[in-house]
Amino acid sequence: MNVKEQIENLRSQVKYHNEKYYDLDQQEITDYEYDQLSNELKKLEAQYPEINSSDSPTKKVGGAVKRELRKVRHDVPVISLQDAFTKDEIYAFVEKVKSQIPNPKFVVELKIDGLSVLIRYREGKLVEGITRGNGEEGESVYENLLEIKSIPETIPTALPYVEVRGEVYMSNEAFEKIMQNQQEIGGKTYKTARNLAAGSLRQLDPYIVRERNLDIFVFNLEISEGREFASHAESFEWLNSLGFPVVPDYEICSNADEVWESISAIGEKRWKLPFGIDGAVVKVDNLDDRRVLGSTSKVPRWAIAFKYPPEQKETVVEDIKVQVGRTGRLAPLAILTPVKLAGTTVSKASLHNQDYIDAKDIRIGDTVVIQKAGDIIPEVIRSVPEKRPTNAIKYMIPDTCPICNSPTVRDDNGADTRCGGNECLAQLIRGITYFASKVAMDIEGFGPSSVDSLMSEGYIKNIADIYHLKEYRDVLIEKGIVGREKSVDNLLNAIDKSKENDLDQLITGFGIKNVGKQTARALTSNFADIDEINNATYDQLIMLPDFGETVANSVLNFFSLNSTGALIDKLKKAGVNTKSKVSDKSKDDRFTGKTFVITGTLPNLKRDEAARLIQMHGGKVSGSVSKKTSFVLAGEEAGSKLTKAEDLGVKIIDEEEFNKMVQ
Ligand SMILES: NC(=O)c1ccc[n+]([C@@H]2O[C@H](COP(=O)([O-])OP(=O)(O)OC[C@H]3O[C@@H](n4cnc5c(N)ncnc54)[C@H](O)[C@@H]3O)[C@@H](O)[C@H]2O)c1
Ligand SMILES: [Zn+2]
Repeated sequence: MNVKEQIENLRSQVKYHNEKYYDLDQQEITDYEYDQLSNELKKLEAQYPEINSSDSPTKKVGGAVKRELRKVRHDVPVISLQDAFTKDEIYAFVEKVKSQIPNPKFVVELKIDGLSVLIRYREGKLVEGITRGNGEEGESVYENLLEIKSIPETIPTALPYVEVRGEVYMSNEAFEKIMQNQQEIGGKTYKTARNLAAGSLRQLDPYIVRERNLDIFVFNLEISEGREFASHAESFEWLNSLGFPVVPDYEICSNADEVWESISAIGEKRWKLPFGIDGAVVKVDNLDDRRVLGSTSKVPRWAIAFKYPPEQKETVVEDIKVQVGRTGRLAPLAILTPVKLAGTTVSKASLHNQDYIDAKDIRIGDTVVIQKAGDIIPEVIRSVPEKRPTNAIKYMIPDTCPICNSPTVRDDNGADTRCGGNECLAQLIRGITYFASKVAMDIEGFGPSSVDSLMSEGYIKNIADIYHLKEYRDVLIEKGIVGREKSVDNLLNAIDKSKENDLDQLITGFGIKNVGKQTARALTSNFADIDEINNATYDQLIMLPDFGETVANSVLNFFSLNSTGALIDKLKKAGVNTKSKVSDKSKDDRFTGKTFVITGTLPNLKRDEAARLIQMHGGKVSGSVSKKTSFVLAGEEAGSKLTKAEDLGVKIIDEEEFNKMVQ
């Protein structure tokens, strides 16, 4: 590869990972690996300035702006920070500042690993909140910020306009809780708290934000109209007095040694903090000094971010086990000699699939280097072949299912291996246990062991059979399969009670691929009953909060199966509720046969609230305007849909008129 190709290759890699990180909140590589790529690129670009770099990702900040959220221009471009990875670079930074500023003071702060937001206050009232976006233009996350308890909605100040910048993050505890829950319900999982925090903040549904316990640390006063501050530290005190949670434990230093000491101390306590940091930030304290130093187009010259190397440890792969998941996926898991890593003891790491194991040449008995991806989830970085014992064993995912012995098959489009048996007992047991679990139908006393024995005795083969168990009451008591009379009756009562559950519990219980509780709720708040969901089109599904192409197709797939139709019939016959209680508060069908298109930002109602109201009254919500559209409910910045409605002569209403219609 020549240099030009090398540079182009790096650029496309960095672009790829930027998109994963900033736009999709699903990073694939660690920040450390990313930084290495991006630094290699920066170095080459500096070395070969003749290779045009105007389109390089190194010249840009952040990501794209999501289409669904309202765009807002920043008051001043929101820039990033220069990076340092070594002590020398920190000393060089301090020296450079000193060469221009006599006796500078520095503030060393935690670099919170979250998502940058700018928050605007007019006359002391919170009026807008914006993500960094591409630096020029961000996305409004105002409604979502209102759901973060520690952000004051009013501040006691007479200043007409105040803008602060902070980092929205999720605590380790909240992250772990949510991930555990997501895993149980088969929902989307995230590698790091940062990814989840970013994903949550950019949700269209503030209800989700409320549930996710986001928090914020404010780290800069951007604008304070009518009041000047001498130093950063002084502005922090003021922000504190207004009720903002300011980045904790910042230190003021006067020379490079003190700065380095402070950075090292943060490095020491890093893993004991209840939230993630991805470095330390050194900033010049005096605000006049900052003005003297100025900024480049991408970073200020008065600040630098120190990035800690990820902690890595060596350990031994004692064994590799494979688990069969609810969807039949065979997941290889490395059993490791326990080691303490980045704050927790690690004894297992997912090996994902056969390709991963082969690419890293990981064998049973190998010494491996592990680290935490984005500092949370342990992963095997590489094996250490020099330390490989002669009896190390190459691992192959079995070609028959360890549970049902059916041949395993490789997914057509990916690296995963699945059990090919459609009656895999393991899958069925998991599926039914999941159906009965708390997140789904919440049938008390129906754990894996009862499910297991009832299945092996042939009393249940699928979900619907659960509701016929009572026909076998006496036999069950006699055989003692689920315990004595009392346990049997308790279980049968619990099963009976579950018939009244709301529809989202039932949908969750189906264990549809990519459909967790959240998604099930989105379905049941937008459709009146299971038949409506069954008949929903791709266009209707893709409109729902949290729905992407994958999820929409999963739902369509599931409901297109003949077995699903049969299952639903059986459940209905057994008296299981298949109507949505959320949307059944509906009361009337005044919008039956009417199709609405919602566009732009409504003054009060949120889009999905409006959608819910329409559906509650029997109407349909569609994503695009056509002659069949009955009403276009338009708010501010309505754009092309409004124009199209005007062209087609479709009736356009505003929120006020809409409110009258639903009163
Ligand atoms: N893993 C990946 O695939 C991937 C991809 C893209 C970016 N990244 C990560 O993102 C970094 C680049 O992101 P960036 O452009 O946001 O810059 P940055 O993370 O290097 O620094 C700027 C950001 O730090 C945040 N910050 C937190 N606490 C702060 C404090 N006390 N003071 C000032 N700022 C504070 C602010 O949000 C600010 O926007 C990379 O170095 C990499 O680690 C990772
Ligand atoms: Zn199987």
